[in-house]
Amino acid sequence: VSETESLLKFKKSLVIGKTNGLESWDDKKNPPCKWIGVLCHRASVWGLQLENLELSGSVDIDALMGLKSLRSISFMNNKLRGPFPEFKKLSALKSLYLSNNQFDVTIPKDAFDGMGWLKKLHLEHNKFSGEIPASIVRSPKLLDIRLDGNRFTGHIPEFTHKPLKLNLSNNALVGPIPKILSTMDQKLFEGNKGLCGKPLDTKCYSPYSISQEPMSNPKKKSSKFLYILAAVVAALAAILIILGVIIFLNRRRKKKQPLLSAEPGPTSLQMRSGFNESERGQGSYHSQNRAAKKMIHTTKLTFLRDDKENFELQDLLKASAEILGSGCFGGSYKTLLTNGSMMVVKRFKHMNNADIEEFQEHMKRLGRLNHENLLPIVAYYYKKEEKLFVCDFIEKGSLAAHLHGNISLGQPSLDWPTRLNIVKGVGRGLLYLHKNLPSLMAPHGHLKSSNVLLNEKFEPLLTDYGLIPIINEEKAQELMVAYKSPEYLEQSRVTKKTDVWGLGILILEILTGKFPESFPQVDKESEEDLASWVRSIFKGEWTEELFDQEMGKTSNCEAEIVKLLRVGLSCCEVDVEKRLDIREAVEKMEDLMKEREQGDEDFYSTYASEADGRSSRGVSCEGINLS
Ligand SMILES: Nc1ncnc2c1ncn2[C@@H]1O[C@H](COP(=O)(O)OP(=O)(O)OP(=O)(O)O)[C@@H](O)[C@H]1O
Repeated sequence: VSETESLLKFKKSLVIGKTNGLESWDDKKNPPCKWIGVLCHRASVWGLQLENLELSGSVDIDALMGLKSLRSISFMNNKLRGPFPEFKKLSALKSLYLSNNQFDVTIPKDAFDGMGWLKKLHLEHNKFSGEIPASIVRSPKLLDIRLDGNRFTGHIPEFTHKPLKLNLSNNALVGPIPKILSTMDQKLFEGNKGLCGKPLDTKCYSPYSISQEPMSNPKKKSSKFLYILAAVVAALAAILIILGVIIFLNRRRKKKQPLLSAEPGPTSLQMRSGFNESERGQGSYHSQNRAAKKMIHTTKLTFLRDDKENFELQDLLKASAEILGSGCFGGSYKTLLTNGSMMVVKRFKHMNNADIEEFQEHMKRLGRLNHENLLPIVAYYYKKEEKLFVCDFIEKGSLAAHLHGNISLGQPSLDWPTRLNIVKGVGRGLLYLHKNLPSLMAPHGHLKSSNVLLNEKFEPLLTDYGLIPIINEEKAQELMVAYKSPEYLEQSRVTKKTDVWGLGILILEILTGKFPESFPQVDKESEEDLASWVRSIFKGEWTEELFDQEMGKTSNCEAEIVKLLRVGLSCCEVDVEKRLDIREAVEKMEDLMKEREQGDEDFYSTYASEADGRSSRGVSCEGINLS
């Protein structure tokens, strides 16, 4: 179906109040890029700006799905009503403006699920009712949300990230304002009688909302008080009874079970990993139990951070677990603790290069590191044959999964600005490691895309850093990334710049979408690595075949992408003397980032709704970078 056909089908579903409002939408007179309200870039429709046309009828989303480059929709100031259109089918949409219409429905909870690129959502001045859909707070990139002047009820959902712009004023919301929003302007919450807590001056008196009606009748007041008191006493009694039953059952069960066995649940970490903190292979049940009792005093988790709630090794072993993957040194498991925290436990075999004191000293050093691009180690457990590292579970998983895994799942891949931001963050994390672990030859030593995790804002977090001194030398040389560098392969040496080479390979991976470990390619005879493959194709200018198609449309960004590719290649210089050092590499990426940001401001200020939107003036490559 051509874009013209899709647009005409879409037009059919609309009732156009303003006479001749869409008269120009006629395929015989003009190509669609000349039609009113149709915004094109390179002859593809990327925006629809149909405002003030007295539109009613329905919005045919299926027809709009034929517009593959569509990123922005504005139907502001019309008369649209009826069920909320299934905009989530347009999963690449970046901005949606429905302000000043007549929608008077409840928006389904999952209305925005899967809209991973949505940045702006303006629904103000309609009559939307019901709760704010939870999928709004789940949208990772949504930074500009206007819901004011509607009839939304219930609590404000817990935002996973703080939006840059938010307006919830003049609705019927109740309850405390989530902490993450407490520093925003009061005005954005005004006109909701039931809201309380900062930034409003109304204090929250109960976990829910403050009383909305003043209680003038003292009799009514005291009976209400008695009622609450009775409810509290009844609740306390029920809790005590339940606790009693739990303690009783626990005691009975403990009598039947050896002290350190895990919960019988088939998915506990202990069952899944086969990990056992006491040596219980031999001996009678009683001697095992004695040994176990003794171990419980000595086998504690060592916590490296004060900001985390402590828990016991037992809690970890008993928690239900799911394997995340098996790396070079052992598996990593995701576990859910009873306090609700989702943790990752990574097993390390081959970690006996240091004796226990040196090991503990090194762990303390790693525990003192604190940077926004490093995933902190929360705790560790020391046992001669293997160690456990515990850290937070990072929801979005690894960069490797996003680059090489999401395509098969049909999920949108990372776009160019996100990729640039990730490599910049990785560089910053590395620079910090180099400053704070100056005695290590390769302060990271194991940089690869599965060791870069992405938080909810797609900011990178480095893991598995600073391990070389404690990994058995032979295994380190066999398995760790630093030992795959040209200087190690050719001269058996690792230097500070070895991490820069790792960064370079990561940059090339993120730009080409090629997995470094699939080099040298089996079907080719050459011994080339990813860097030499890129060099063999790159002729100093934009070369389509070199770059990851999953990055989506990159029009207008070619120059930036080529610049980053050059930085990547300079980091991969085989001659260590000519290779950039980490500071230079980070500076070059920061410069690139600054150039982008300057270009980006225009996009926001000249976007469809504010400008005529007909030209691509001010449209940074970020605005049109998806396919
Ligand atoms: N804290 C975490 N949160 C979410 N995913 C994680 C976390 N730690 C590790 N992973 C993911 O679990 C998988 C297994 O990780 P693991 O570190 O065991 O192996 P690896 O990174 O593939 O190899 P290596 O052992 O060489 O580091 C990887 O995909 C990794 O990205």
